[in-house]
Amino acid sequence: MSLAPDITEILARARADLRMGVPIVLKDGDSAALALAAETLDAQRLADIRALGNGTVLTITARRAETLKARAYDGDLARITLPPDATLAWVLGVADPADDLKTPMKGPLISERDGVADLHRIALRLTKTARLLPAALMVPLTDGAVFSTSHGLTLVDATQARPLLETTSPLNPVVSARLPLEVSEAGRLHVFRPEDGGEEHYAIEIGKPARDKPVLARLHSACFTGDLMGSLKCDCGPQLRGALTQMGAEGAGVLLYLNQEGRGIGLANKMRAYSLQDQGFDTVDANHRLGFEDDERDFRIGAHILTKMGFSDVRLLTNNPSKIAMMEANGITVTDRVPLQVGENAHNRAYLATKAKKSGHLL
Ligand SMILES: Nc1nc2c(ncn2[C@@H]2O[C@H](COP(=O)(O)OP(=O)(O)OP(=O)(O)O)[C@@H](O)[C@H]2O)c(=O)[nH]1
Ligand SMILES: [Zn+2]
Repeated sequence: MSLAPDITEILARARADLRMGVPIVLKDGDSAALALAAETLDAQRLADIRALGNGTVLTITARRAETLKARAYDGDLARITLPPDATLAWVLGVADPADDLKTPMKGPLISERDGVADLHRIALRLTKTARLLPAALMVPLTDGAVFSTSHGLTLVDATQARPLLETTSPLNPVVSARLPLEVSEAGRLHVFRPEDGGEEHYAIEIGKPARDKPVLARLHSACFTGDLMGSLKCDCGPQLRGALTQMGAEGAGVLLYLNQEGRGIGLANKMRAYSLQDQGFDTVDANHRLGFEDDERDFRIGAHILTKMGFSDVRLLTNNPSKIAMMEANGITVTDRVPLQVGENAHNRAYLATKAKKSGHLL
């Protein structure tokens, strides 16, 4: 019997450590590295890292590197040499685009060419899934296992971690209960919990939709600002209420409320993107400057929940063709696309136009 955490549990710990500013150790065979999230680094830990010796790099995504005019020799990421006099402000300035326009010259930034970036890739994946800025300070270690034990740090084995970081965590139903709604008294809320310790997702079932016929369905991604605060910067609130109203009128439907705030980058990063939008960048460029792809959501989650609930065919309320493609690729047949065009206003007109132009949204 072993009470030790398995790799899924170790990864959940590693994300929590990174969010708290605690270093983690990554190892792959004989190579190992200490990793810290740039966003949660403090001056003391930076000084401690310096004392460990040479070879420290700041790993950023190729998207962020492009903005900074740094070479991404590793394709999807760049390993930037930490200059000997680099301060905490320098690290944060490379990681966070907030002051890019005020201090455009951070360089010259020197990217590492030699060596492999496998551990760096895992570190970036962990910062992203911890909903932090995708940037990690990394120090090579000679013996990762010994170092992690002597400092009491979480040790992640890359070979075990990699397959988990590429797949969607299994989700399990936790509870469901009756929830009368304004749009229909026959509402029911189901809670699904992923096994990887990530955020829970919800399904609102309206009426008793037949499992052997296409169900009117919506995959709605969380938008705290639009869904709850009535933000005019997007169309999420009206889409959420419009979808529920349509399901209420038909007497049946299922709305998945997926906790993938900000197209999967988290609320803090979405607000960083909003600040960049106030500086003149559009929604896609803002994500790229932060180091993210346009859309970091995992729509496989939605397909898995529908399957768990017994649905295989949907009439999908969406304007986003990639949602349809992801459903089809994951075992859900989209028999119809039901357009959902509501809530355009003077503040979100440009945002909706960008989504149509750059992300292929249907008008
Ligand atoms: N990163 C980022 N996320 C945003 C921004 N504006 C809105 N969002 C998020 O975008 C998501 C919108 O979700 P959805 O409405 O489900 O998706 P969609 O891709 O627009 O597709 P449909 O609405 O189905 O047509 C939510 O998670 C919002 O929080 C933004 O400017 N930047
Ligand atoms: Zn929104």
